Amino acid sequence: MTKKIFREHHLLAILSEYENQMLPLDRFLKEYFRFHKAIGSKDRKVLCENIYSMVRWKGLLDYLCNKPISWEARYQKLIQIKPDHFFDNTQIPLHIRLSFPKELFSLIVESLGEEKARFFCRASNSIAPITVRVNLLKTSRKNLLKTWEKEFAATCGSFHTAIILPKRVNFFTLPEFKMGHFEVQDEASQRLADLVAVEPGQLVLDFCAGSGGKSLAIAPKMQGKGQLFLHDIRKHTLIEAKKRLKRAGVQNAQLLLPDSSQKKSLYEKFDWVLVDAPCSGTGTMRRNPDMKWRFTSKMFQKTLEEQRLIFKQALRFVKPGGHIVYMTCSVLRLENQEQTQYFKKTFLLNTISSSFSTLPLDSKDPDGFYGQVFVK
Ligand SMILES: C[S@@+](CC[C@H](N)C(=O)[O-])C[C@H]1O[C@@H](n2cnc3c(N)ncnc32)[C@H](O)[C@@H]1O
Repeated sequence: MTKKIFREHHLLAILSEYENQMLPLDRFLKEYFRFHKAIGSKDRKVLCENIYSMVRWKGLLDYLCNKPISWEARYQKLIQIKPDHFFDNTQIPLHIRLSFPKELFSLIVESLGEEKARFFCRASNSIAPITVRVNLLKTSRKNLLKTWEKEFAATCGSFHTAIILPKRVNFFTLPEFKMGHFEVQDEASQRLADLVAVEPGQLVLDFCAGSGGKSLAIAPKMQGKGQLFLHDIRKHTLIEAKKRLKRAGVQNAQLLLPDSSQKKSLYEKFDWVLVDAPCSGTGTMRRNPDMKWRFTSKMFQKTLEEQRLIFKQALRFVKPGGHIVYMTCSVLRLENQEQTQYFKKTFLLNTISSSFSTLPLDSKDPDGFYGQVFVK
């Protein structure tokens, strides 16, 4: 079998299998490669590039393909065309030119206006920048840059812990990774975590901690003093967070499991509570293009309700005068500004300073995030 046939075979096998299961694309690919050891690192790289491209452009490809549509037909079409060439073709509905589902595109336009929505969707179909966060508990940006400047042509990002790499590197095999000197994290996500203006000695609760991305970014500010609690409804993500905290040398963190009997005793105890809420993920669709095809209005409504419920539960843990920070990786008004208004009105909270928001309008821009700090 030639390399080309080998790769095409796996490309089509992956896409057909992916379509018939529920895992997100990145996790599905990880599993697939785990079971197909014959696929080497170069093949994996080429396969991932092509698969992500196919998924990004699925909406436009489906429009251009004859029916019945198959992944093979989409692939043949993708290698014949340049998707950018269709942007100005007004014969094709705008959401199809931008390869977005109609319902989601309408929400994006409603949130950003049509002009920005066009740029945003184009940026969301590009490859995201590769950014890491330096772990100041273990090293400095200067040191890490010195190691990486020549080898990877790494440069400084505009945030003080960010380093940008011009191309993908297998980070997880690097000695600096094993020593906990950095984590892969978008620059806007690093800035967002910085909204938590914690001081050493204070108590922080990361209520939707997942595998600990925000906690890891906040921990160095605490200088090992005070306590950082990580909570989530998914226990297995907390186990992953624990490994990352250990690698990063964070010693003042502990897990708060969802069924812990300790919970009630922690009400009104925290100086800072973070609610990095589950959301549409519209701000990070460059990294997870499959999310846009899984979007449904019904699920979106459920997410909005969930965000309100989670915020209410998390608020119980904030001490009087303490802060709660609401965060999303969404660019949609309903999940961001509207929720902020709802929280202010319902729980009689004040916001401190204006909200934080980023919006990728170009491929080099950081991801789209939103954050608002409230005082109880
Ligand atoms: C956006 S992710 C968090 C990402 C994480 N903070 C990070 O920086 O890597 C949202 C998280 O909310 C969690 N979640 C969903 N419903 C929840 C609930 N009712 N209480 C606490 N966490 C919840 C999910 O399991 C998920 O890990």
